[in-house]
Amino acid sequence: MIQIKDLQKSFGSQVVINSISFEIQKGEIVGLLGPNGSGKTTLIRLMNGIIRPDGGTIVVNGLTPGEEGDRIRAMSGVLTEEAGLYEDMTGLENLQFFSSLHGLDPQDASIEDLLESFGLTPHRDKKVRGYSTGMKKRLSLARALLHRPSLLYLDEPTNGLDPEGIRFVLDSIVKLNRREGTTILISSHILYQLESVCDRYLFIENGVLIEQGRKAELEERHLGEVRLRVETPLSPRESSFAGYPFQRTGDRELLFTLPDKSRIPELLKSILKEADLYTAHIENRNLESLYFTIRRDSHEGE
Ligand SMILES: Nc1ncnc2c1ncn2[C@@H]1O[C@H](COP(=O)(O)OP(=O)(O)OP(=O)(O)O)[C@@H](O)[C@H]1O
Repeated sequence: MIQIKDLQKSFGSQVVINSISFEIQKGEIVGLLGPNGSGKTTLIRLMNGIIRPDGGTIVVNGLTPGEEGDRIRAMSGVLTEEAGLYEDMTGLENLQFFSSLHGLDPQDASIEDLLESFGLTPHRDKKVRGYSTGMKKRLSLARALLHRPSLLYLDEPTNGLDPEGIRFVLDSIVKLNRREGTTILISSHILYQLESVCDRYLFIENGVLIEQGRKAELEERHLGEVRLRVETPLSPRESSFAGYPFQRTGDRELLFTLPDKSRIPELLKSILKEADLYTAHIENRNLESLYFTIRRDSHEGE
């Protein structure tokens, strides 16, 4: 769906995208991760043909954004951090207006369906000015989907939402992907949220793609040591048990450090021989730990 090769973009003397190459397959949900100012928004703007690259190639569904930006934007939806809605119009009027900008019939029943699926039917005739952050975000998402895009760019889609709103937006994203096969690129700082949604991740820093892959592949490459938190009344006298060092982190809680995951069964069996065992949880195998490890690894040798 997307092929990017040796992409280059500078603003003045500042190199913002530095020789980036990657591909995204049709129907994938990909997380774009990187600190503030790393170039995520610029990358999305390049892919959507809003700005032109200085070098390299971008092909989106067989089209070149620099030359065929209109055709690319006709098949892609964008949710930016700024809601991009008209505050003095109602929710319904906003969707009707943007629908006509896409050359669609503003009276089409699909607008009512979108309002319904984003829980906005009861608010359709209220001015957007009076909407909560969550309602605005849902309306923006509905707006991005008006023309049934096959490619969706979501910039911080859950920013400012409460837990219920976050769940709703993430569920809607996954449902859309399953139902329509929409290819989705999500940039976010809230890493644990992406974990339940994305198939694959791109890590970008200072305009450089420092790593990419599925979570299991990234774990394989970057997470050696495993920290295992175990809930057990076991109370070893030494500072290690079964040959593995641990710290006591609570009344019935030990935090073991193991060289890799393959040692877990052996450790748990040893614990069970001497005491009960209620829970065992790997601490550092989440996206956030991976993110920091990958960034640290990329700085090594600099
Ligand atoms: N139109 C522009 N003119 C000049 N500099 C720009 C322009 N757009 C972006 N930049 C600069 O390029 C760098 C990357 O910005 P970009 O918005 O792509 O980062 P980002 O990863 O999306 O950041 P954030 O997570 O804060 O949204 C920043 O230093 C920014 O100041």
